[in-house]
Amino acid sequence: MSIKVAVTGATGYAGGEVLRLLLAHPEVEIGALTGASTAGTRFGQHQPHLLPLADRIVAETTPENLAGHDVVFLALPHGASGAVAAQLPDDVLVIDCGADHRLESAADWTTYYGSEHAGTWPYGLPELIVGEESRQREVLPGVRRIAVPGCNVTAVTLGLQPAVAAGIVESADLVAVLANGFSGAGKALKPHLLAAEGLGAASPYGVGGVHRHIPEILQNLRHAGADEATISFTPTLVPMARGILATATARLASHATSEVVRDAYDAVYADEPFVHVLPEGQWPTTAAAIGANTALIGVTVDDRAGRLVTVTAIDNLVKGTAGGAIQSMNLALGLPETTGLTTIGVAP
Ligand SMILES: NC(=O)C1=CN([C@@H]2O[C@H](COP(=O)(O)OP(=O)(O)OC[C@H]3O[C@@H](n4cnc5c(N)ncnc54)[C@H](OP(=O)(O)O)[C@@H]3O)[C@@H](O)[C@H]2O)C=CC1
Ligand SMILES: CC(=O)N[C@@H](CCC(=O)OP(=O)(O)O)C(=O)O
Repeated sequence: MSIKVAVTGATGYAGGEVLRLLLAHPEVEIGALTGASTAGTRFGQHQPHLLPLADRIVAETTPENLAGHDVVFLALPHGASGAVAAQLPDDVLVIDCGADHRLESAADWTTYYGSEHAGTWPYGLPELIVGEESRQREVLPGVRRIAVPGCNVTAVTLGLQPAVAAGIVESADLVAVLANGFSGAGKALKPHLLAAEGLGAASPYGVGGVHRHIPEILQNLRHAGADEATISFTPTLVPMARGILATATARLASHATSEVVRDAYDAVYADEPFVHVLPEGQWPTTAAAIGANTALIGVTVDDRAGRLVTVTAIDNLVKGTAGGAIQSMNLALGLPETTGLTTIGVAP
């Protein structure tokens, strides 16, 4: 099989990572690479690590340039995907790495993004619990539109959903604090991402219930079985290029011993190819997840505080974006879910 794939936003971080992984995918032929301000320039100037594509020319993001492909990845800024997707035929698989089509509630979209909602697409988190015995992967075969989750959302959802689904935590009392690498903010120049500002600092952002990933996390946890979930969510920019370390805690229900907790996590993730629950007392690091399509999860019970503690490490650009996107692409196209994806990281 040869699947012809176009990547929009190919000069950005998410688009570049989609391409890095697609270059190792045995069923894929890489077609158009499109951008905006860089259109007409040599691709190797922008993504020098993607050597096999270095002599390509970046095309403009137009329906004509995206025609003739089986799959189109959208790795565009928020708000740009809806208009591009609307110009693509229904039978093309369109995979949006951005936020435009993730939320089911138009009201949530307007509250957190402040613009008009582009619509809701099938959600690209195969491991998401969507009912007692079901996972989101069962929804994806044959779909032609996929909304890839936010990277922080992937980490927090995977860390909390087994406990929420098993009813062993109070989902109205969830707290998540994250350490986030710089690449999560994209390539475009922003003053707080200057080396002089960020290299020696850990800087919180989106504090106080305003971060746009909050409604998406709550949407997922509702699918996993939470009645009334609320979460206090605080990301922190730290000086690393890639990676997210998400520490999520929740008040334990009275019957939840550490054995009950561990059984719940093992039951949900034992057969997952890309989610790995570490043994008791072992904790993940971002370094162990970098380059791999894995979520590494540590879990324990803090008896004194009466709280479940989970720590999840992912590479924001792999399991948090491009790897998750390709995992969902495989499912949509009827390929083995793990095709072209690795669980082998690049630490240190
Ligand atoms: N970085 C990350 O860890 C993650 C990113 N995402 C999502 O992926 C998307 C892309 O993010 P990221 O790669 O970080 O951003 P970047 O700023 O690194 O890249 C943006 C890309 O979009 C292109 N672009 C900008 N405006 C337009 C437009 N109007 N039409 C067509 N192309 C345009 C740029 O082209 P040019 O260079 O030619 O101007 C560039 O290729 C965002 O929606 C982001 O939220 C999702 C999860 C994680
Ligand atoms: C460091 C940093 O700024 N990270 C971003 C990650 C956003 C992201 O990648 O997700 P979206 O696709 O929803 O934009 C943030 O926390 O907002």
